[in-house]
Amino acid sequence: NQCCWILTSQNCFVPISEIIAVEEREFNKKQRNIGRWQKMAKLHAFTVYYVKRARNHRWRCSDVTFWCVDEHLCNQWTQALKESLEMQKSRPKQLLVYINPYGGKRQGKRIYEQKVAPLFNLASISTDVVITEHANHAKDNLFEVNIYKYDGVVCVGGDGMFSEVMHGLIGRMQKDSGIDQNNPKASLVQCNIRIGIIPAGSTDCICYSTVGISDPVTSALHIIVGDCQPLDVSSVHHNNTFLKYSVSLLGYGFYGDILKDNSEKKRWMGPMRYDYSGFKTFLSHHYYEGTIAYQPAKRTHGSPRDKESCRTGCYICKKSEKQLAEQTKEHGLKHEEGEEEWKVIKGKFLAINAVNMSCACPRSPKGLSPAAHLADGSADLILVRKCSRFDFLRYLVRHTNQDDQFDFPFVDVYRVKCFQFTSKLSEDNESNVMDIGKKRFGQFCRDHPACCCNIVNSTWNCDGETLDSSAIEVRVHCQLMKLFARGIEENCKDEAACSQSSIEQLL
Ligand SMILES: CCCCCCCCCCCCC/C=C/[C@@H](O)[C@H](CO)NC(=O)CCCCCCCCCCCCCCC
Ligand SMILES: Nc1ncnc2c1ncn2[C@@H]1O[C@H](COP(=O)(O)OP(=O)(O)OP(=O)(O)O)[C@@H](O)[C@H]1O
Ligand SMILES: [Ca+2]
Repeated sequence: NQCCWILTSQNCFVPISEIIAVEEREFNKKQRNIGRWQKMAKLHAFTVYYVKRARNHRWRCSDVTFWCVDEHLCNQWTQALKESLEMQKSRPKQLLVYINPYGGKRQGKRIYEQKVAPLFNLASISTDVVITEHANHAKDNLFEVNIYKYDGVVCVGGDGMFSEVMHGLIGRMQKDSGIDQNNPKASLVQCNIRIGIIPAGSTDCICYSTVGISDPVTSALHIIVGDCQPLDVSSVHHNNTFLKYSVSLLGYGFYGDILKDNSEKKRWMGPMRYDYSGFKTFLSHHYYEGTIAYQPAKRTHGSPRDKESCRTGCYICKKSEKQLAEQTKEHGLKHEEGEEEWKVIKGKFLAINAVNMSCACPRSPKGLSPAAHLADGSADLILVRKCSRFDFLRYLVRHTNQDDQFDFPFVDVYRVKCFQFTSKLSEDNESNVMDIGKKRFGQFCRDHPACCCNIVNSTWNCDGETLDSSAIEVRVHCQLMKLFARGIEENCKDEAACSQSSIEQLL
């Protein structure tokens, strides 16, 4: 159980929950005795493989071998440790793995085979592996297979691949429970089959924001020890039609335009294509007019301007978990319609970003909203109003340093539980004031980027994919799904003490 520890060496303790595997070993050693070589009695030994913390939230597999002459004692230890591992009920035994061979730098298959599969073997995890052959292969497959025989689903790829697996799993759960995803007010059924992310993509924002690093070995170890991190998921609808789910970024304007420019034709550029499109989009400096209506998240404890970030065991997310359990007990699956007021904001925006988590990634280690929570049932809505190119650059640069990116008069941030957006163009269309001259002017301005006025719509970037509609309705579903992760750990002070590689120790 969690309270058992083994002492490895020099003040380094390993909790049972962080042991990866225990293996028997045999030694036939010769020992020097009174000047002569003598054959010694057979030595018995066992090796404990365990999690060792390295720099920047990295985890590595380390090992320590214990040996002695007493076979019975050695067996007792091995048995006791194996029994303790068996008692770790949250550990997966059988996993379904999807590998996208074309994600990121096209290294998914190699990463899985060389870095992850050997660790899963060591931990006696059995796997069914599917190498995807086309987009949506994993998603469609999750509607066909017997998902209930697995303890988790692993995706090897980027945020796009994760999104596919998430849509497959959440969609399958709703289908099996008879819930209509097209109803924006439906209370969705939680998905208890955890997803593990082996990062091999371009941005890997979900992995980075939930583990603290994009590193395949670290993620594999979090899967092996059976970590569990609940995650908020937003549903996106248009006119009572389900469009998509989002866990990281829903972005209109800047991030939508980056994606629009970022066609499949540029995939050969790998992750660099985002920087190229980002630079071009920055120069085009388009702003968009529209109306946002949102309901503030009053039940969540915390604000987007907090100095503290969401970390392992976050008490704000724990409170939300309790509230959710109480709510489910009182109302069952029935959606409890809040009476809270709607706030309405009209304006001209360079970017509208709604994030369910910080969206930290290697490009921006603190993310788009550094104090956003993984599982508090709310999203941070960031509105960047029309401003000069220079001011927008200052805003972007603050994503990469310690300065507060919300401390600008043209940036507002709200913690919300739902919101709606309508662009000025669709408002005009709806009220039938279609002016052909205006439309032509829109086209004209797009062709002349120096005139930043943009009467055409932007598109929504939903976790890296474009949405077909600009008018959307978004609702956050508290802790709808779970990951094999534990949130970002506070930095371990004893990293140096724990950094010894392999230790041989006498019982
Ligand atoms: C001067 C440097 C400023 C750097 C500012 C960096 C801010 C980066 C913030 C990244 C936030 C990522 C949010 C994650 C979104 C994912 O769901 C999604 C799917 O993977 N990724 C993208 O849409 C991919 C989004 C990729 C975004 C790349 C943005 C690059 C911006 C470059 C601007 C250059 C201006 C230079 C002017 C001289
Ligand atoms: N075999 C395949 N062939 C082509 N596309 C695939 C295949 N398998 C998965 N995909 C699609 O590739 C997209 C991108 O995958 P992934 O997220 O792994 O990589 P990425 O480089 O991070 O991409 P992006 O930055 O575009 O999200 C996913 O949306 C997924 O649907
Ligand atoms: Ca959240």
